[in-house]
Amino acid sequence: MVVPSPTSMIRTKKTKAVGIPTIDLSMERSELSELVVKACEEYGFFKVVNHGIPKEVISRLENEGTEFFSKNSTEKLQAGTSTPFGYGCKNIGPNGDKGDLEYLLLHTNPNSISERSKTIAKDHPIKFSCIVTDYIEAVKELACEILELAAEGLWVPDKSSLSKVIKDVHSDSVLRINHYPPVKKLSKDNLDPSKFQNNNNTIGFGEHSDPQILTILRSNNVGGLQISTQHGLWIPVHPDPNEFYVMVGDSLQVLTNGRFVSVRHRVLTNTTKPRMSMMYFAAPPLNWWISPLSKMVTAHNPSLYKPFTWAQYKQAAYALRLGDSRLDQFKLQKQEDNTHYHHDT
Ligand SMILES: C=C1C[C@]23C[C@@]1(O)CC[C@H]2[C@@]12CC[C@H](O)[C@@](C)(C(=O)O1)[C@H]2[C@@H]3C(=O)O
Ligand SMILES: O=C(O)CCC(=O)C(=O)O
Ligand SMILES: [Fe+2]
Repeated sequence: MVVPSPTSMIRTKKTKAVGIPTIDLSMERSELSELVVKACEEYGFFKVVNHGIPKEVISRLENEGTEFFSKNSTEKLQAGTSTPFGYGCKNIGPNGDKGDLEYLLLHTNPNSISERSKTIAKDHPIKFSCIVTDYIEAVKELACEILELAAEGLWVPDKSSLSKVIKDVHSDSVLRINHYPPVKKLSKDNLDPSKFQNNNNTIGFGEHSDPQILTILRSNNVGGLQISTQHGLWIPVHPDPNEFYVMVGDSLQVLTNGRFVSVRHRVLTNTTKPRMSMMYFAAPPLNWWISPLSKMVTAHNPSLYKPFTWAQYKQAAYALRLGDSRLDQFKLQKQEDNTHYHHDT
């Protein structure tokens, strides 16, 4: 059932209640698929409960994150600076975006994980590699389940048409662990108001949408994440360490021909407690073409986007700033004959 979570329920000026949907994965399948579609259309964001991922799989990765981020900067830099994979601090991407955070960015390819583990967790690389791989396998399965429900809810004939993309061995999915140390309020020693949001919080991670298909996010019990509604209202997301949040990425917006919306989101820092979040960004292989599924394209509903490969989209993303609308350059003009731009599924 989709229910607005009470903690995130807020009211707009016209007193209309808006709340983030919560989807209980133990519910009956046909109902579930409708709810997934509704949440992806309305918010591009929802919470899942009863996901079946064992607590230990989550807590082991959280412990590794805590251990890593508690090291001194010299030790952390030995993990390899982010290019884009490795350890990063304050800098996000290659074009000057800054945030009050540090992070580890890992490709999900098993060989890449085991190589990186040697520098990230020098004294226990095999254990670290197993913990990361177990977490990735678990969240990948959750992402596949959600994509299959979405395909069913959209009446796409092949219900694995979305999930098979991220199951591919060459999938370009990535895992990110973000750590936001607490940032003190404006004071005599800290007088740069441009860094602050409402004089209280700094920007941990600036406004953006995720370029991939789907993001599975989990955080500790420190808030800060906010999502933007389609009406431009920022909604705070209540942290829940036992559950996961799902975000529609730009690629899924294209695959559904704009029926699902990629959610814009940002993170504000906390003034007293550190936030740690883990994101699995489910992506296709680099050479995979992204264009609307054929079911989503009709004469009355022609394709809105030019086809592109995931490699081309990534290249476009990395050429832009974090907050830029990357999909704009792939939009088709209304008068272009675009009914035949779709996948044969
Ligand atoms: C500024 C940037 C960082 C980013 C690549 C980009 O050029 C634009 C998209 C950013 C983003 C957002 C979601 C993920 O955190 C991320 C890993 C991704 O795939 O796209 C980051 C990129 C990054 O930090 O390298
Ligand atoms: O840290 C978070 O909660 C969200 C971070 C995020 O949006 C990202 O890494 O793309
Ligand atoms: Fe994001």
